[in-house]
Amino acid sequence: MSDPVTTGPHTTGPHTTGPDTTGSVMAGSRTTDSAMADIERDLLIVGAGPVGLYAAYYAGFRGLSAAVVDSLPEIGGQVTAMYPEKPIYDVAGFPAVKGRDLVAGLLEQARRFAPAFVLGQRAQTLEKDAAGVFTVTTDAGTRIRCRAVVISGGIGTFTPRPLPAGEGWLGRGLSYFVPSLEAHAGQDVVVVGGGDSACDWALSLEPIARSVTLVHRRAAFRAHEHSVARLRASAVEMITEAQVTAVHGDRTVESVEITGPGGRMTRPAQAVIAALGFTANLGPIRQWGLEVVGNRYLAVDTTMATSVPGVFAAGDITDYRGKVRLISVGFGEAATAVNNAAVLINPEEQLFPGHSTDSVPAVA
Ligand SMILES: Cc1cc2nc3c(=O)[nH]c(=O)nc-3n(C[C@H](O)[C@H](O)[C@H](O)COP(=O)(O)OP(=O)(O)OC[C@H]3O[C@@H](n4cnc5c(N)ncnc54)[C@H](O)[C@@H]3O)c2cc1C
Repeated sequence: MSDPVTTGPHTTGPHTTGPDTTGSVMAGSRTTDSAMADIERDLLIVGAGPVGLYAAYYAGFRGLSAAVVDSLPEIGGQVTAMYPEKPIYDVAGFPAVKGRDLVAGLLEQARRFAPAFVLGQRAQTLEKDAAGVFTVTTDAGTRIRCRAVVISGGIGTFTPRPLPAGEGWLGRGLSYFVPSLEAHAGQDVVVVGGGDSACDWALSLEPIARSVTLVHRRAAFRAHEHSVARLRASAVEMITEAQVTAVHGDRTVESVEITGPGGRMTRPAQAVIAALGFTANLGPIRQWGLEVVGNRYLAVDTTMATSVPGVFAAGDITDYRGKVRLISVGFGEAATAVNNAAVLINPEEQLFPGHSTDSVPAVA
């Protein structure tokens, strides 16, 4: 089988929007033939959340080739899925950084070393052969061979809660994310949900879209009060105690039917954003023979090694005495995990990587 990553950009499939990951991305379609392929890298990073993205940079800095797999079609983990528009105040060096901008910066930093991204595919099984080489196979059949693995799987595999009336419309106007606000310029957008993401997206799209309608099945919102107050003062049409009961269109979405206490109504829509939340669980990683803590976390030592030699972990997924689940902590763990993986892969290497100020970026 050919290596789809090294033979050039693979941008087919539905998941190529958002931050520019072309040139190093294998598209996350579960149905294209290109998904059935072998990839060989020094290091596989499971999870493209902030910690996995930083691990990808760090792998490159250590001279390791890396692949990053994520079950979501977009990079950024919890930040992209739950709070892309929120300012984050506790990432070192940034007095305030919007979630979306942090993810874009992490990608830019990692891309200097051209990691291969395998998006929209869940890492399903882990095997180790007699020579110590790992093979991780995804649910789409992609096999990734590597010398070490860093699991930065956060709170586990995210599955977006589906919009029942939206079945069959995903990728044809219906989405679970807003990877690019500008893509909705001039559109009629219907956002469904009552949490922070739904409200943040409605607010962010309001100045860009032609119209924004927010549909929520309850009267009260779960979102931050300040966001709800801003929504009420905005041009966003808020339809509460109502549900999207049908999606209409030919090839792509053209309108939605909304049913509430006042009966049925129709709104034009070229985009429907279902922000109904996500379910998350450790999923298949639980079967990888690693020591699991409390059914949710992976036990690691001070080198970020799990109980299986060659498999490291970093970020929200790790557990040890005193663990704090924050992005800044995960960044440090990623550096520790990758430096230790570098020594495991090549015992001649030093654990200390040297200072980045002394290095020259590999790829412009
Ligand atoms: C609303 C909210 C606000 C927050 N605010 C802050 C804040 O202000 N400051 C702060 O430091 N932290 C904050 N956090 C926490 C922060 O987002 C997390 O600590 C951080 O996202 C952890 O990063 P991670 O990369 O370890 O995991 P995640 O961001 O969870 O990413 C893990 C990725 O792994 C993928 N994955 C899991 N299993 C598999 C598999 N088997 N195959 C393929 N992919 C897989 C998932 O799809 C996911 O994309 C906040 C969290 C939330 C929900």
